[in-house]
Amino acid sequence: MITALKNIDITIKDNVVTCIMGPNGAGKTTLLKTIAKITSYDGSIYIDGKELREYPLRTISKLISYVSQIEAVDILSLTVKEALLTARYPVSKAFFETYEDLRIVEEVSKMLQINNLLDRRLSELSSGELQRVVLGLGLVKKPKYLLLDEPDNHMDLNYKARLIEWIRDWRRFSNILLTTHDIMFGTDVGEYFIILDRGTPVFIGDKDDLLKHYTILEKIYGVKIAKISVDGKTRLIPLYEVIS
Ligand SMILES: Nc1ncnc2c1ncn2[C@@H]1O[C@H](COP(=O)(O)OP(=O)(O)OP(=O)(O)O)[C@@H](O)[C@H]1O
Repeated sequence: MITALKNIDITIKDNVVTCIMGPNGAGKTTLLKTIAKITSYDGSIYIDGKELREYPLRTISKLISYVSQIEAVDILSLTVKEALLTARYPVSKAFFETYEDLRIVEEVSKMLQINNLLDRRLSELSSGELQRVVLGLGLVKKPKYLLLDEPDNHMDLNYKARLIEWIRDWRRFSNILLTTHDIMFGTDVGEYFIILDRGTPVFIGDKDDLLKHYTILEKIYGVKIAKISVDGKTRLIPLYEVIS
């Protein structure tokens, strides 16, 4: 058995966007998959006061959405509308789709600007379009916990900026945990941070604290990072210069 994570003791705060960052192979995806009960684990994970192992998968699929583009591959032949309705199954009140299911699919697809793509097959979409659909698959359940694995993948600049606004809005109904490789995006949207390096947290704390200790990021990525102030807001910008 491979141990992808070790010495992790984390409490995720309610109604706060938690951002997990760290180099390739650091364990970000493993952490999200473990919380979503996809990956087995030693130790304990408590969700709403109950150990994760005690929850039936059916309850977990109502409570948690794990969103990752890779997980969408097996449904590529469905249309966008079919895929979104299928993603509602765990929380739908009936065997056939209800008015409520259709209403939520419409609401989510309008917000993500995929309402013009509803009759297209997933296999025919551009990567950025598919990424917005994949976010929709997680959102239509309106889960209490929304786990977003690299939600900014394939997003152009405009959609990345929108995604930050959308995530802030989704916080109204979901507790959000996300991973990203973009430290500018991450430090903009995130409010609480878990920085992983080789399976172990090297930083856990809020934004102000991370901005103070941003050299931790330089150290784990081995790349120079600039800390600048724009319009009174502190930003971290990777300079893509390897620190030797
Ligand atoms: N199913 C698996 N079986 C064995 N090892 C795995 C499995 N999934 C991940 N790993 C290993 O666990 C470690 C953490 O992987 P993980 O996918 O969580 O990293 P990550 O931080 O999400 O990386 P990336 O930024 O590259 O997506 C890696 O060394 C990886 O090779």
